[in-house]
Amino acid sequence: MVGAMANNGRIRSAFPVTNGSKDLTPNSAPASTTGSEYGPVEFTREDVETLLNERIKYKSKFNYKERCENMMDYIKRLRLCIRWFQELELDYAFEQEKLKNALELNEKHCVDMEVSLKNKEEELNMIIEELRKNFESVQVQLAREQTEKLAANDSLGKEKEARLSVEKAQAGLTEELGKAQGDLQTANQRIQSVNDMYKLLQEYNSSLQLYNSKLQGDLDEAHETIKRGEKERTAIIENIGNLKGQFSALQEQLAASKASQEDIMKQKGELVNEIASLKVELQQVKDDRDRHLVEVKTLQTEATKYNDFKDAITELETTCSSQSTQIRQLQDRLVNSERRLQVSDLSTFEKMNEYEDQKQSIIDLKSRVEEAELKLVEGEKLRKKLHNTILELKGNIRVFCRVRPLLPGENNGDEGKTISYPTSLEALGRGIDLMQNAQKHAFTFDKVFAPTASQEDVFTEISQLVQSALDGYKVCIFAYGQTGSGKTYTMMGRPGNVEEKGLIPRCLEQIFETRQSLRSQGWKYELQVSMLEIYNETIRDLLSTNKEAVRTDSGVSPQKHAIKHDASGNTHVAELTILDVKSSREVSFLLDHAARNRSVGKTQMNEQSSRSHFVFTLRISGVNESTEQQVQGVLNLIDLAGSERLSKSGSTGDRLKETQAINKSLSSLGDVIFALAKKEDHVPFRNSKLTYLLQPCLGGDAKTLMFVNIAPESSSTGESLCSLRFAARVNACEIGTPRRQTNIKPLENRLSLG
Ligand SMILES: Nc1ncnc2c1ncn2[C@@H]1O[C@H](COP(=O)(O)OP(=O)(O)OP(=O)(O)O)[C@@H](O)[C@H]1O
Repeated sequence: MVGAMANNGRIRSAFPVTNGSKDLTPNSAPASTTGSEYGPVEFTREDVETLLNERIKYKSKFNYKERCENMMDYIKRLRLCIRWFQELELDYAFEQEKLKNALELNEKHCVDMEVSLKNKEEELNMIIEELRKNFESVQVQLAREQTEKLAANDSLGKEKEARLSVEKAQAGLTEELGKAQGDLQTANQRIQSVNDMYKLLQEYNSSLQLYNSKLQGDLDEAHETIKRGEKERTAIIENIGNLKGQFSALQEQLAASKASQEDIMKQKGELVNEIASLKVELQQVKDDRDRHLVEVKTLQTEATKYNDFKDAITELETTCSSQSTQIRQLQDRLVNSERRLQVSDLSTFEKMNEYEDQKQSIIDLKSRVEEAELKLVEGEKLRKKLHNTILELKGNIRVFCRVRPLLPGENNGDEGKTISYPTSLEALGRGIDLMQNAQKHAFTFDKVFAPTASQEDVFTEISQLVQSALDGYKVCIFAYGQTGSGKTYTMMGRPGNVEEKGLIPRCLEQIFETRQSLRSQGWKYELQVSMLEIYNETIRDLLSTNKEAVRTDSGVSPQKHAIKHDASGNTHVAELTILDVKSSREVSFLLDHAARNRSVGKTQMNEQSSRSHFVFTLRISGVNESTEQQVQGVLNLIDLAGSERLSKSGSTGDRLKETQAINKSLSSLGDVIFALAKKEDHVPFRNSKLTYLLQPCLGGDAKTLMFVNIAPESSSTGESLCSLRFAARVNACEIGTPRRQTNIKPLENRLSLG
């Protein structure tokens, strides 16, 4: 039956042991905290079955109250049981979820483990494979060593056998040698006895020969005696009988002597033969002896060889044992190196990965750098194009400021830095600040060149303008500034120093180079040069060969070099020398010539001060043979005279006159520019030779650039401020839009000043 729980912390179990047949309890079923008026309850299977099978008893069928109460009680218990079931189900579901999670975790863990085990297995397999290979190679090496050892043992056995046989052979040979030596001794003895006998026989022979010769003597004597006897025969005929007997006896004696002589000769022959055979025998014995000696020698050599073999065998044995030790050491080392290999393999693998990563990142970086560079180049191109477009639209005169470095002997005194360059983004490379009386004057130009800027740097910035002249524009570049501020240096450069050559020679080099490269596109250019100076409001032809006419003021009528502009904006200077030029070398020569003819003088501010405005004009006439297009460009490069005030120049007399003329023309230049800027009806071009000459350039058809040159020393601050103010006003001017001068038909008079 249903019973209240005695202990709330007890773990509740559905259908506990009471279930009888099966235990359906989950191991960790949570404790039930379900409570009712009956308190926390738990049911057994029997409880539930009993509850379900319970028949509500009532005393009276019609006592509805009691029936109702019993029913209510029954329903309550049923509800309790249902809630208990629901809770149990929830517990089971929670438990199931937990188990599921644990299972998933375990499965994941198992998969991870499996992967890592697989990796480990692969690694181990690789290691095993490598070890196997190493083991095989070691085994092969071992087998080789063993084969070598066996071969060495074999050869050792063979050597031993050979040694034994050699020893035997040596013993036999020693025996034979003994015998041969005995034979040799007997043979020597025999030789000795034969030699003795030979000597005896020789002696005998010689005695026989003596005897023979004696007999011959006797015979001769007998013949003598016979002769004498013959002679005496007649005398002794009577004694013949006696003598005949004597004679026959002597005859017999003679025959016997002859016979004995023949015997002796025979004996001698036999002895000679015997000696010869003995000699042969002796020779044989000698040969035998030599042979034996040779054999003995070979045996001795073999014995030495055998001794060598013995050494070699001992050496081989030593090598074998050392090789065995080496094999053992090698095996140990192999094991060690395998271990080290494993470690280094691991680190190599890591390093390789790292290296690959780094390589990849380098490649990425490189491509990014390349991209950035490309973008930079494109950006720069775009910037320049936009810059040109803006300038063309605005039609302004461009102004570049250049500050020269302090010259040797110059110093800025105690006043400190008078010139500085702002570093803000918008003014960087374009701004210049001048301090005067503790007051800062800030200026901004199209470009500001600090003293460190080289001639090359300056030229790079204007090279596009030079290209414009080739494209058919009128280009005018002039340098403005006080005496000694670097105008001539900027335009002409330092004579004799290639590195420091100025804008004029550099422009010409570029033009000649471009002319050459444009030839392939069908362009042919003709270039003409003129150089003049305006000194005291008089034009002087610097290329004239008449030196007197150039140098003196007198004799030059104002009409001589009259300036005229035609309707197309071209300027003509009467009687001006205009020369065709074919190379930049020719132009340098002409520049030198012109420089020598220029009017220079000493002022307080410059040893070699230009007292005139120098105007270099290059007329460019181009024809394209394939398109029949024609261009006429003009490049005017002008080195103005110093702009200093009279008080500062310290001029008197002629110098004063010069300075006044210079100042007049420069202020006329200012007047013209400002009139143009204000768009006044009347622009006073005719107020000075300089402005009148440059009218087409200033009037708006040309691309005009002004350099304002500044001296950095503090004593020049006043002049610098004047120059910068003038330049700033020029920079603010709008004088029109440059026009390109092109034509399809040939022009009659293409060449003009501008
Ligand atoms: N950027 C520079 N670097 C080195 N030296 C320079 C530079 N600018 C000028 N100088 C030197 O300064 C001196 C004066 O320069 P320069 O003669 O060019 O002045 P200038 O303005 O033409 O004077 P003037 O108007 O009197 O003719 C010269 O000795 C020149 O070599």
